[in-house]
Amino acid sequence: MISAENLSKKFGRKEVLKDINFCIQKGETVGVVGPNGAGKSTLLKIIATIMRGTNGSVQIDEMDTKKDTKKIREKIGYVPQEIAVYHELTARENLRFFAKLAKNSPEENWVRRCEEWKLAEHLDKKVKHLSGGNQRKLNILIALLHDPEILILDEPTVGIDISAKQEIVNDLRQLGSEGKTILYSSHDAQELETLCTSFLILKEGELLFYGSKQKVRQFGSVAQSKNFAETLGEIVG
Ligand SMILES: Nc1ncnc2c1ncn2[C@@H]1O[C@H](COP(=O)(O)OP(=O)(O)OP(=O)(O)O)[C@@H](O)[C@H]1O
Repeated sequence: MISAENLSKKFGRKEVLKDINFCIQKGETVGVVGPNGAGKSTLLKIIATIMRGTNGSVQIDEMDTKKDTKKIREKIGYVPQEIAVYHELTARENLRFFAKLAKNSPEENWVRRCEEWKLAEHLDKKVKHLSGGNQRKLNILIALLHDPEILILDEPTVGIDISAKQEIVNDLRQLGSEGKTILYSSHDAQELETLCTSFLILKEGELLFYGSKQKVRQFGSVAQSKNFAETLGEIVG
């Protein structure tokens, strides 16, 4: 369970998260949605213990992100917006390097995952020669090396083609069906609808909505929106 209580974040005098409260249940796949600058990346970084909130708290399985940082990091895989791998090394060399840092990550486990994710045939290519989609997959597979219970992804499909996006969304759905809790920030309504079971919508640092996909659809019927993308747009305003 991931819960935020009266969470706020200021950069200098600018408040970019304002009194946020929510409670995400284990196994949910949560779409984190909002216009540019709404505070999505900031919120994800605070949950991932990369950044600290200014006031309030975030608890993960009753542990506090400020106090129990080390234990929480064992539970979390974080995929940053930027591709954070060594481009001059091969995909396999990257995975071996990060697997050593992750410690308990046997090679056969991540090789099997690479096979499932159709990356196995590219493992011996330098990252700079991989397609954008395969670089993005590698970025995610590295975050999964320590087999975290929670996966946090910040716009992981930006700038890649539609078929690579669909593959990544399908791979993440599979992880969701295995019971992982997933937080997923994106501007792509179609992939959000396919992947997510609930939504957390931010605007100018405020939490506008947190609820199930069903509740988003109900909002759509009230607002007479035609489809899911329009409904999300209506809520964000
Ligand atoms: N390190 C920082 N110092 C100062 N201001 C920051 C910092 N990081 C983010 N901000 C500001 O905080 C606000 C929220 O940024 P954030 O990156 O969380 O938004 P976002 O919803 O992820 O946007 P996008 O969809 O464009 O990625 C923005 O106004 C941004 O300029």
